[in-house]
Amino acid sequence: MSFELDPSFIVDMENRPNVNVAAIGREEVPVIDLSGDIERIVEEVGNACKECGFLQVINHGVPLHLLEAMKETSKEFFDQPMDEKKKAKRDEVNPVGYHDGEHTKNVRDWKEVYDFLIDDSTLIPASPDPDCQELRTITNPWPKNPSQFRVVCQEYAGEMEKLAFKLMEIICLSLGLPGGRLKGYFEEQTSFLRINHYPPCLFSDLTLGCGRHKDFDFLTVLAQDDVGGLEVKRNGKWVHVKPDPTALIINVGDICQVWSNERYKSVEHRAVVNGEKERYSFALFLVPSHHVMVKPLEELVSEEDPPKYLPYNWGKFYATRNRSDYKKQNVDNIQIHDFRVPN
Ligand SMILES: O=C(O)CCC(=O)C(=O)O
Ligand SMILES: [Fe+2]
Repeated sequence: MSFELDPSFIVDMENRPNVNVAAIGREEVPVIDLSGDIERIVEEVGNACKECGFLQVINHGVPLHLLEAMKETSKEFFDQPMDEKKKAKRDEVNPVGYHDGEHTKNVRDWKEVYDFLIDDSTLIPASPDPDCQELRTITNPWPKNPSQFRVVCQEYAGEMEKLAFKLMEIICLSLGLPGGRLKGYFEEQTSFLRINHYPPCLFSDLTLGCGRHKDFDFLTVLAQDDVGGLEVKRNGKWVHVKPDPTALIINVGDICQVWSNERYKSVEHRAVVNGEKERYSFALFLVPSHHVMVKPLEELVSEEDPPKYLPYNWGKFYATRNRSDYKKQNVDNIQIHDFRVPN
């Protein structure tokens, strides 16, 4: 066994996990009860999106036994030999499936993932080239083992999707829009679910399971197991989100930031690894149809508050991102900042 760390995993000094990060619970990332009076819920969700970009929801309607089943089947999948996992692997053509070489900000993450699309076959642009009109269909490379993997994943994803759309409605209401304002953009959604597996790491002070980043979606619904590791940037500090088995974590993504013309902003977060324990988390990324041009919503711009972003094509953005996830590159990945109108 080797006790050396591949240098591609080493995070630069200023971004290393700080062992003294404050463990915080309910006070810092607001917890919102999704049962009860809708006006209260809308107000609380709106405030949390505005002030924190992150929130936790309880009484969310996703049966807890499904979460347990997801953990079990995921563990069975990732515990298999690499050869077996690679049979369901992502490649240059197919951006979903098993993958263990992800880089965030050009540093390799200490994790392996399995990504699957919510809609089993999904249309995306064939190339990131803006002049190419060609589309292609991507499908999930489901592994044969464990045998119940696909069924469990799809049942779980179905529940998560329902919750994500419900939250989208609440967010619309909180912005003074009709609840269904955005639904049409998701008719051919490219949403996907990511199973994150973070093995224990002897060098947990030098590496990150998932480097600091903002999510590029509209919103994310994240479930984490009881190990803990998620950290959210608040007022310039990294704060630890204490695992709560009854809560799901929601965060605003970049597309929500653009649509809302920055009324709500996506917030940086990361995952630290544990020296002894492996950790699982499950993230649903809610993203629109490939052809949607993302830009500040007309209702939310005015002469005093002009659009802060130029329109961008979601599918092309996604295709560009996927291309650059593969290897360490010396350039920054495409980001919404590239479309920001200067102040
Ligand atoms: O595992 C976590 O807690 C965070 C994962 C995450 O941020 C992501 O997959 O985008
Ligand atoms: Fe994330």
